[in-house]
Amino acid sequence: MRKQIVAGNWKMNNDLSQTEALITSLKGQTKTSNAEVMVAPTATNLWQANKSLMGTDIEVIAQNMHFAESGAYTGEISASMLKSIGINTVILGHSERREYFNETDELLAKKVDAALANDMRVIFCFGEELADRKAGNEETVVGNQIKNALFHLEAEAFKNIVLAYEPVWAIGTGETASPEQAQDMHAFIRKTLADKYGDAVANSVSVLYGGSVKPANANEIFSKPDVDGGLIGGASLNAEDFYAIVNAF
Ligand SMILES: O=C(CO)COP(=O)(O)O
Repeated sequence: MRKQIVAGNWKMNNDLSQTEALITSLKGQTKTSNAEVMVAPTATNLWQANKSLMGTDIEVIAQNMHFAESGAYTGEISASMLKSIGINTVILGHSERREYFNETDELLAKKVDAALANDMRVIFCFGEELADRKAGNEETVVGNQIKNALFHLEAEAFKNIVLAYEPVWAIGTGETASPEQAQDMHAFIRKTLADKYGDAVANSVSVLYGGSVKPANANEIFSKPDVDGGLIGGASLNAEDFYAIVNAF
């Protein structure tokens, strides 16, 4: 049975007091599904958020990290630094990192290696742009993003990998992939994994969908057989909306 996961990516939103206010609202929510719940505050608030959510079933995760252990990388944060404050999961490869910070598949492969070497779990994001889909190239693009960043790994490593398909054209746009489009791509992702690592690995990896998931559409998307949860942006900034999505399984 694959894990169902709903993770809130708060992106560059919420200062410390806003983060604390959102956490207080989250603690007032009730979970009625079996989904694992995670939230990813901005780096400056990870330590406090982790303390504030200690003893709850909400895991605090990071939005990004550097591949090096330490050194002359001004402004960056390493896996061991995250681990040292109790952060055990990191989002890597988000399309905003790829677009605005020029993160390539090659760089992301190094980040994935560093996270896994530090016993961290990775939520690895990828997805096609609108032009790719219009040209009918979405599977090629997604297949290559997965292969280039992950296919050097041993099968064993996939115990600590969660995949997140986020079509770029659906992020923050209000436009969602239809449940059928999401299912088709998730099935393709699982086949891509199966071709390389076999069915057991392919069937054990959780594949999340991200891109304008809201309370109104979450249930239909999550009901698809190959969709194991969601990576939620905008709607995760409101505790009621986020838990309506968490409980949409
Ligand atoms: O990028 C996302 C999550 O990582 C999705 O963002 P939205 O839910 O705001 O479209």
